[in-house]
Amino acid sequence: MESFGERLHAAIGQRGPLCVGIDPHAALLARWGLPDDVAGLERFARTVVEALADRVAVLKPQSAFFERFGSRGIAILESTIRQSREAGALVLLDVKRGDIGSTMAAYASAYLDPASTLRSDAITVSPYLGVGSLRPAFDLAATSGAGIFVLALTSNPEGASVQHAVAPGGATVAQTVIDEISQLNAGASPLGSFGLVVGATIGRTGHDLSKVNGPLLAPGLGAQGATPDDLRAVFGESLHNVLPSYSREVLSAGPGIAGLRAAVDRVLTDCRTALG
Ligand SMILES: O=c1ccn([C@@H]2O[C@H](COP(=O)(O)O)[C@@H](O)[C@H]2O)c(=O)[nH]1
Repeated sequence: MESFGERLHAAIGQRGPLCVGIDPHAALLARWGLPDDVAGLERFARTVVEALADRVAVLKPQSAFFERFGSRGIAILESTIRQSREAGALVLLDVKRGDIGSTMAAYASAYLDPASTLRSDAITVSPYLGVGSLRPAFDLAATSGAGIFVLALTSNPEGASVQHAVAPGGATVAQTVIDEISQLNAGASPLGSFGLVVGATIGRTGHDLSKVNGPLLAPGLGAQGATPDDLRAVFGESLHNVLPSYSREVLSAGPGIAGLRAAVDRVLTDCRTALG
């Protein structure tokens, strides 16, 4: 079985270093001329999948925008995940789960078990119950060929108050997370399956990402104000492992298929240039 790191490395090689979020904001539904209801949600998600799933390396549905429509929204999330994967995109479900280990095992089963209807290639998780509490997700990911992206240095301005705080050993909370995830990827080739989320907005913080040996998801580009030119300051020598992520910047180019594809071509070109 191929690991997620191997599959992601191959997908980026074939399709380029880009993740596009599927974030059906109410404002985007309105902009696309769609109703803010389940039918609008379904049309929005179907359009993004039709336009992009055969060409971008990673699609990242934001679970919150599906959950807000209850069980019918979850049903659309299920079909969005399935259709995206069938069209060849890797699906990173942005669901930011994190809990005590025994509960984390249930979350891992919900999103990573090959038999689950929500089975994704990877998920985002929150480490603030301790990285060790995420162990059931790491274990299931390892045995099922899935990936995990752990929040480390998030793109929102509020994140630093927690993530830059100094932990008992003298390192920041974020550096502690970075170091624990680096250990999980030790020896993996060409890329580990355990990634980090590091916002493109955060600037030069002094955190050491050099030993991660896994994917570095960079949200915050476009709508949150960061540009590909900001990536070098944030990631330094680890630029080669960066997976830039855009949601609203690309989605606002819809609802036309051609417009969405043109937006992807534009940001991908910018990202390739910035990543070198
Ligand atoms: O640090 C983080 C972690 C996750 N996100 C998520 O990414 C997208 C960003 O959307 P844009 O429209 O490109 O701003 C969204 O789903 C966030 O929940 C993040 O922004 N920052």
